[in-house]
Amino acid sequence: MVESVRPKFTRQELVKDAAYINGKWVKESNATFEVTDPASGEVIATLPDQDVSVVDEAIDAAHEAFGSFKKTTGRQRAVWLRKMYELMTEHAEDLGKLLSWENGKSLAEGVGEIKYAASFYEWYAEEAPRVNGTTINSAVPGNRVFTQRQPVGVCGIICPWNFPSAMITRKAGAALAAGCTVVLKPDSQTPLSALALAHVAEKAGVPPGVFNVVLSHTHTPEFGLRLCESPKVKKVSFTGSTAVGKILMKQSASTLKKLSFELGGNAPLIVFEDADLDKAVNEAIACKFRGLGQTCVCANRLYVQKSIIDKFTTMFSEKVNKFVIGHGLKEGVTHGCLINPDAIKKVEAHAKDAIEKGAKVVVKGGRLPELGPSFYSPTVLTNVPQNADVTKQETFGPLCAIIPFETAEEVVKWANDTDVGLAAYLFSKNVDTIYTVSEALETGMVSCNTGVFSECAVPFGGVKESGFGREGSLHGVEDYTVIKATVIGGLPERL
Ligand SMILES: NC(=O)c1ccc[n+]([C@@H]2O[C@H](COP(=O)([O-])OP(=O)(O)OC[C@H]3O[C@@H](n4cnc5c(N)ncnc54)[C@H](O)[C@@H]3O)[C@@H](O)[C@H]2O)c1
Ligand SMILES: O=CCCC(=O)O
Repeated sequence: MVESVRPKFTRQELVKDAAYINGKWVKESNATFEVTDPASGEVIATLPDQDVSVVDEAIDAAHEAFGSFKKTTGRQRAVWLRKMYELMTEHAEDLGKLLSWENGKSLAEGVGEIKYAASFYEWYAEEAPRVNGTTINSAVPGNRVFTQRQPVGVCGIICPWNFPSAMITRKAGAALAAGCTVVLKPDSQTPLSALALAHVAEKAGVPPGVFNVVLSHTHTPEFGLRLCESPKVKKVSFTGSTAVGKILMKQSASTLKKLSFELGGNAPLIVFEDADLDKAVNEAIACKFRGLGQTCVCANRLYVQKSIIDKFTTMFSEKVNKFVIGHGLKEGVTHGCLINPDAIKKVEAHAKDAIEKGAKVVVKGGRLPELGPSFYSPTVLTNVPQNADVTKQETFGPLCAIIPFETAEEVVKWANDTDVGLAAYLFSKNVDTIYTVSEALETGMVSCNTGVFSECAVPFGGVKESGFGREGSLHGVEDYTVIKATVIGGLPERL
């Protein structure tokens, strides 16, 4: 087994052991759950496994706080958001260690995620004073029309484990900028990063009841149901699997909740023969193995034009063979472990299916029991046929399937042959190819000649069963507002 690593924190107070409701740290609970280091299995923290009644308490607190928070100016909310950005930046190393410890990703990726997460607070500090309406020329003589963007109200936020910090700030930053209050339910595998963000909100002076974190391991579905059915909650924003998104959507019907869903992906990464090959290989590595393949926008299938597939595969595999896999907090480790041993099952199933259908193994990879049950060394397969399961379903792990293609028409057809449409990537030096292929791909985001496109300025979101709504960018804040149209009638003729 990998040696356990207990990180040393400069600010130990970032590591919390309680939920955060109405500005108070709540530890009392009838039950508890353990947060473990996925690499070593060591228990990191014991947290309250709260009863569903606390969701109502948190909703009530958020509802009460909304009454005054919605009246604050955008400029005031910008001050809180900027302060949170500054605190996160100041504590990036500590927050990154905590994140890597509970999630398993390497420290470099952990600190990178904290900077990415903080950038949403900075971005929304800049958006908050500019949540403006419009004036519209009325079609009726004597009428005037203007709109305001008003905060939607209390928002329920449900987040996954793969980005324990950034998925929260991308939602909460936009919500707070608009003047909404939030009740957040993090994944029980990675709640410490969420609690650290509550600490940051507290230190930044965010008023009690505006940012609440509830904790559950056992009652997660009931927590979700409560957030969806409560008439006091006006919006639910969820990042996670398409399957859970469908449950939440059904549950939200009774209150006709406003919803934003960031769901599963199955990203194609297409390399044309005229691409800069070195660049395409490097970017494909970064894209495929970000979070060891556990990112909703990771390339799930690499389509490489036939004339260059052998060269591409050799160059790609050489880089994979240089990965240093180990405890994410250990120096020199490039890639950590998966979130839990179950996550390996789909990787193995997709690899087996592709090999049975004729794929060739280039890098065997496989489980690393000598390190621990959550470790898996990447598998690279080439000549994967288009009828393999990996082309249709998200693997969400370190399996790289390289598929040959001949023409742009063929690859676009294959790329679109899936129920989901989050991100797609293409590599080419030809501007005609970049335009026509990116226009034809059925995804919410297309990344050309770069493998990591995510940043606060990009409207992040999908089409088809990858969900709806956009996060980040100027559009992110719009999703937390409703448009109020005011009409003034009976005015005299214009002077
Ligand atoms: N589109 C995006 O931006 C994005 C980002 C990250 C992850 N994802 C997707 O998320 C999936 C992986 O994450 P996951 O396995 O944690 O997904 P998941 O849907 O199982 O869990 C996501 C969150 O929902 C909670 N949850 C589970 N069942 C619930 C229920 N019935 N009611 C309320 N909450 C419930 C979980 O505790 C967790 O906090 C992948 O499909 C990935 O593509 C998408
Ligand atoms: O996993 C989903 C989020 C990834 C990102 O924001 O780039």
